[in-house]
Amino acid sequence: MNKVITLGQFIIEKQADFPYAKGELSRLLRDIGIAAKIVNREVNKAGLMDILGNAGSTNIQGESQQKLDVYADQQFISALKCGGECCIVASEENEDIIRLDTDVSKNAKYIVAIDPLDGSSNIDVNVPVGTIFSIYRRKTTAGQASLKDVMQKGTEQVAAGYIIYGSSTMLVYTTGKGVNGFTLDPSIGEFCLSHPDMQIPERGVIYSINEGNYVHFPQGVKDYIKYCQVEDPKTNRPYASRYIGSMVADIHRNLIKGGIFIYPVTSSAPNGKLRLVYECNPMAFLIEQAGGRATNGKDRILNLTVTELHQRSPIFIGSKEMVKKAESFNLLNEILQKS
Ligand SMILES: O=P(O)(O)OC[C@H]1O[C@](O)(COP(=O)(O)O)[C@@H](O)[C@@H]1O
Ligand SMILES: [Mg+2]
Ligand SMILES: [Mg+2]
Repeated sequence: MNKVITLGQFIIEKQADFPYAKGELSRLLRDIGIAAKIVNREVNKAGLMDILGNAGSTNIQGESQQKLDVYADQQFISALKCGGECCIVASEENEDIIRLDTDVSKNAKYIVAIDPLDGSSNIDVNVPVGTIFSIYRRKTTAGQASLKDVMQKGTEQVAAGYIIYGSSTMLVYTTGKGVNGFTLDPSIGEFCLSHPDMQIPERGVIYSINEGNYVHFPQGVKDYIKYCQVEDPKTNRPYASRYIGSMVADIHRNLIKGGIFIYPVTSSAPNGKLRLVYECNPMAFLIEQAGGRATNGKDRILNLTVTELHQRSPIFIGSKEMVKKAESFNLLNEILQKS
């Protein structure tokens, strides 16, 4: 029988990689794992409960919130609050940061940025959805932590990952020493190591982009899409176009099979659509740790300066050689240059 390594055991074993650490980060990751199981339970039976559909509210980005967006947001915040290792949560679903500086966590060192439910417009049709998280160490040492602690560059992340609620539920994360994936075994209720040391293939044959927006793309992105579609057996083209519409699911597939995921600037979204702090940065950290690459078309995602909590960024992320090839096109051109 194969030895089963649970997420909890793995985190404890990996604690040795950080001799200076006192176990807070491990506990924080454990808290995220607990909330993920609770959210997974609801996502799984969503069709049976009155939990599908619109919550009747909108978030700060003006997007309508699904009931499960609200539910997942509450679950992660409450797990982080109870755990006591996190002083601030920044969530897609909340305009401002949420302070958890209660008695129990007043010395908490960590900041969590989170997209509690990614791809939520897909919930009602049983398409995989996810959670994306990013963890930073707080910078301010005196007084309460503040927004400044959240607005750190992606290079400052100490851990990041995602949960995919799909045909199976997986938690995939990095602490800057490679990427490991854990599959939830429902019979024991534990995430178990199933994908150790994940590496994204250097090249793949998948490109993922919402081509419905084609006419609004910069010319360089249109040219790159044409490149993907041209017949060339030497480079395995034409590539296959695969787009789920849940960033987590699209990136998870490309991580395993190789590929490039793109959300560019468009004429209607001149800064792109995806959010830097809790979508692009955590995914960029994780994909780089798996040997891939992530750029906004000009600069490395992880080097971008964060000026706003809900700031958006274009993104080109995935297999290293595919992203490098895409960068040889003028991916931002006239749209960003005008803005
Ligand atoms: O429908 P579009 O414009 O292709 O956008 C899809 C993208 O938007 C997102 O759904 C945004 O995530 P949220 O559901 O967290 O708002 C990504 O997961 C996905 O990649
Ligand atoms: Mg999202
Ligand atoms: Mg979301």
